[in-house]
Amino acid sequence: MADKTFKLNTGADIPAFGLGTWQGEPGKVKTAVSHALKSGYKLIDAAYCYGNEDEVGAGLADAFASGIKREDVFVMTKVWATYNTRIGLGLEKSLKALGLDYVDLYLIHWPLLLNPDGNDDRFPKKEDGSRDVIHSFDHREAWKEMEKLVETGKVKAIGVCNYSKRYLEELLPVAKIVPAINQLENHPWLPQTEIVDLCHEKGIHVVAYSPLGSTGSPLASAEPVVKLAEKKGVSPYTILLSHHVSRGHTVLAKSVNPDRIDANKNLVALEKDELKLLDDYSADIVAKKEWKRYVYPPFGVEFGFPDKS
Ligand SMILES: NC(=O)C1=CN([C@@H]2O[C@H](COP(=O)(O)OP(=O)(O)OC[C@H]3O[C@@H](n4cnc5c(N)ncnc54)[C@H](OP(=O)(O)O)[C@@H]3O)[C@@H](O)[C@H]2O)C=CC1
Ligand SMILES: O=C[C@H](O)[C@@H](O)[C@@H](O)[C@H](O)C(=O)O
Repeated sequence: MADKTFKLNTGADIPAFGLGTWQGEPGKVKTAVSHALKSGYKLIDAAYCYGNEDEVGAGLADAFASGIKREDVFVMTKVWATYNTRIGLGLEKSLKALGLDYVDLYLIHWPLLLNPDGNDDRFPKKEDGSRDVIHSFDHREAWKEMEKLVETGKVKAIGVCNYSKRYLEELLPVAKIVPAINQLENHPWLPQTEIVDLCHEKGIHVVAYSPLGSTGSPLASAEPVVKLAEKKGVSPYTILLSHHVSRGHTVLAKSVNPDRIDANKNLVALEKDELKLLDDYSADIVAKKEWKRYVYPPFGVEFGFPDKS
């Protein structure tokens, strides 16, 4: 299962499973990336905003030095919101830090603009302490800049993150290139069915982030996940990750712990009735509005997610 791939709308293959690097503790990310690649991972997810692309790059370099080929690794990274009017520059900075001359996928991290001339490179703030968001910015402008990058060969494909149904419906009529993926928070407590269904309809591959519930992996104690894990003789983490791949989605799991990195890649196939068990659980959570979204930065922007409106 760890070797499984899915087809993007560009015709390229994307691995079904990858390593996340957000909140990777400084000093541990290089080893995590290198260890993951040497133990069979094929996909690394990075971002300018994470402040550790240089460590990711060092891990990649270590893996390449051991004989792993660049073309056998799928690297995706993201332009941060302070660069959404300077996307070419954002890409150059990421490529330099990663030590690469191209990425397989380049993503808009969040569809908004943080003040590019503000008081910080990543998190500019206003005097009152709130994030320095330029509210007049139209996220479709960022996509136009993304489209221009494809012909440079420095990005093999482009996509988005954190696009709600409403934002995708604004983007698609003006897009010359349909995003290859939408990377979004996705797990049994936040199924986001309305976005997932639209992505399926439009040929946009879904990449699930925070599949374990992010920091501390709280979802591993969810009742149906635990039950299914017992039934199949695997860990709840394996169920939470396998859930996405069995539905045809790519999943990203962050760990800097070598044993967990190894364990996380051992995915299992879930049968239809097993997927239904998790889907029914999610549907019940949504019906009761008991959803949990772990990643919702305090931008003060309405992104169009039903659980946040
Ligand atoms: N586009 C976007 O806006 C976003 C993208 N992402 C991407 O998705 C990736 C994954 O999401 P993330 O939010 O990091 O959270 P995850 O759901 O991957 O959970 C990570 C947490 O689970 C722990 N963990 C991992 N594996 C195990 C295991 N087998 N047993 C016990 N604990 C485990 C990790 O600790 P430890 O490291 O100590 O093992 C960490 O605390 C990110 O790293 C990032 O690359 C995430 C959020 C937003
Ligand atoms: O990718 C992970 C998340 O989106 C992360 O980049 C943001 O939550 C960021 O830390 C922020 O505070 O805005």
